Amino acid sequence: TTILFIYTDAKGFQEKEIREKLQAFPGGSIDLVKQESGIAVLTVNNPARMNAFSGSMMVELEERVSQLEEWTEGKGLIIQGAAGTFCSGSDLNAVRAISNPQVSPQYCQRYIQSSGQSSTQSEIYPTLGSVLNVVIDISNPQVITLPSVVGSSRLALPLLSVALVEGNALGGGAELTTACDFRLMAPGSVIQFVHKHMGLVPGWGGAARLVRIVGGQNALKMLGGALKIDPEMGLQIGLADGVLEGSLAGSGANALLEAEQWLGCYTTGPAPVIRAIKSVVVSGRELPLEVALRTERDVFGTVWGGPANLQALATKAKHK
Ligand SMILES: CC[C@@H](C(=O)O)C(=O)SCCNC(=O)CCNC(=O)[C@H](O)C(C)(C)COP(=O)(O)OP(=O)(O)OC[C@H]1O[C@@H](n2cnc3c(N)ncnc32)[C@H](O)[C@@H]1OP(=O)(O)O
Repeated sequence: TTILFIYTDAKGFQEKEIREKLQAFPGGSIDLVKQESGIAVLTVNNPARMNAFSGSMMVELEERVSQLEEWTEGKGLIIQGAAGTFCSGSDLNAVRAISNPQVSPQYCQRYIQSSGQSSTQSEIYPTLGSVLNVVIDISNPQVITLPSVVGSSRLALPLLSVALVEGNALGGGAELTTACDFRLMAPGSVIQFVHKHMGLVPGWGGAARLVRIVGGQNALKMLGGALKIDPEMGLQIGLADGVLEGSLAGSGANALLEAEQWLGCYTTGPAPVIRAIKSVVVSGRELPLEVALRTERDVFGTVWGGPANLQALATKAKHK
């Protein structure tokens, strides 16, 4: 299965073992609603902790992404946080527990054994980071399965994805926003890579993706200054793709409606075509040119002569 592939592929970790370790830190949920419109909504739901990621939520995230991979009618994905705020990163209670072997000796001991790390506390924290990295990076909401004609390499979900940022996106939450194609910010919202204040750097792939989104100079400033990026600054540096209208924002339902309308501009049309668009853009961005060109030709072959193509030819369309 996909899950098995993910966990066994990553540093030899076994699925069951990793799941057990993460499940030792429960709380919250990751909720998925697939809609008839072809747009799914994924909600990071742990409001008592400002939607921080517990261990069990990591496991659920992977499961939801697998469900999205199998959703062939899907075109778009909105990732939001519950109760008007996005995500405050890792659950600090779990991080503290793992950073202190006295609190959770059994967990740490088993973890250290399986990861081959030594047992000093300073090595345990980054080791946790690498477990989270395995889950987030490989389950990242951009994970796509290219059409089988191209092979089975997984790059990103074949959905156009948006992070709907209300309230705060901090630490790992800021990293999560970079795993989406687009970011929409509500008035008053903040994206902040607080890693420096935690004595850290991003470890979930957030730095590498941030550089691609805003460029090296801006990424250095954001990480070096742990800058609070508001919607205006977000637009200026290209981190935000849009700012929600003040009149609609503030109520979760309205913000979501607005995000759906925004995303609908790009997902209107037949699913195979929208998914092909995502595939050619991601392969162009992520793969070496020669491979990307081959991929594009193959993806083209999946829509050429397809229903949407034939219908367009039959209607003698004018594009003005
Ligand atoms: C950077 C590394 C990265 C990783 O890779 O691991 C991480 O993500 S580490 C986590 C980084 N995030 C933080 O440090 C967030 C710290 N929290 C805050 O700054 C504030 O709580 C807030 C998010 C700005 C909200 O402030 P406010 O509106 O004033 O609410 P409260 O502070 O009262 O929070 C309510 C409640 O939520 C708990 N909370 C918030 N964030 C977390 C978290 N990341 N993990 C666990 N719990 C969290 C907070 O402690 C409050 O709980 P109670 O005190 O029990 O009410």
